[in-house]
Amino acid sequence: MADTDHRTSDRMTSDRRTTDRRTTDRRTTDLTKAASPAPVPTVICDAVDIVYRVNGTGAGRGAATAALNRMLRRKQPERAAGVRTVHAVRNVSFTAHRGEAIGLIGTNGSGKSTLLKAVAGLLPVERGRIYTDGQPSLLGVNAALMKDLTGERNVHLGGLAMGMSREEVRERHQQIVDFSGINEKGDFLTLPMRTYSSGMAARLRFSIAAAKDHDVLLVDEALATGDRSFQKRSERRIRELRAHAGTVFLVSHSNKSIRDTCDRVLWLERGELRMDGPTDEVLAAYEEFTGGPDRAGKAPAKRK
Ligand SMILES: Nc1ncnc2c1ncn2[C@@H]1O[C@H](COP(=O)(O)OP(=O)(O)OP(=O)(O)O)[C@@H](O)[C@H]1O
Repeated sequence: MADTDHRTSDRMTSDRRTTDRRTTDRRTTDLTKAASPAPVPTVICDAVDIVYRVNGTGAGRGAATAALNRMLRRKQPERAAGVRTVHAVRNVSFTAHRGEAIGLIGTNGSGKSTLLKAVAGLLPVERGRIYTDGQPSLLGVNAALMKDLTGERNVHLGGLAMGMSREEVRERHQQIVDFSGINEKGDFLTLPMRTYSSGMAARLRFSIAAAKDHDVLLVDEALATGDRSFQKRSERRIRELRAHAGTVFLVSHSNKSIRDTCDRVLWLERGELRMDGPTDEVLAAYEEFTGGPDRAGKAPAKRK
């Protein structure tokens, strides 16, 4: 398993974002002044590279020996010190605008989740810059839920963690519960979350995050976990979030979810941005690349 230094990452990222946000604010203001209907940028990725460093890969050595080895060989190349690098994102540039819903697609391991985490400020970039206007919220991370607490308690704490006031959490409690559909099959809300299926837990996380309007909402595969009626509710909510001037990023392997929700798609392959354009165009090229539409959602034009 990978072992990255999160404290360093967070600090570096927060330093970076403090500087970057100022720059974005300036750019945003300039753009707004130039022409009123001009799209307002919310996320700018400028030639971004992201590299993971995995410690403890000294062949056949235990973790303690590998750590000692790293200390002793600090000046030697990373490889010799038992550190392997994974270059997950390469030279990716794009600008997202307010009101856009952008799908992120690509085959397994192509760098989608990594890019999303970096936009959320949870991973440092190796090269390039990421500028964000407003606070990006990565669904499932910001609303970190505790499995030993009841669903009810998690709605409360998750809401606070997402930046809602106590008042707002109280007001939206029922709405969150109804949206999640957790109680449709019995009184699950008063049970600890460890008794939930992974789909139920994902639904609750999405429902808490979606109860708030976000500047930039980053959704990683959440829609794939729910049943069809939950997916429909989620898609409707994503459209509403866009209407409230936010920007939504959606990582999904379901081309149907992407087609139903997004008007623009970024296609990553081996960490590189292979295509950026209107959903239909990019999905058509991607489906040709992967050998056809996915099982979850065939392209309407191709259905008999
Ligand atoms: N914490 C980590 N440490 C080291 N390497 C990692 C880490 N997380 C991801 N990677 C590597 O980075 C690359 C991109 O992974 P990422 O999870 O971003 O891909 P993805 O497109 O989201 O994949 P999937 O569709 O399977 O979820 C992969 O080669 C993966 O092995």
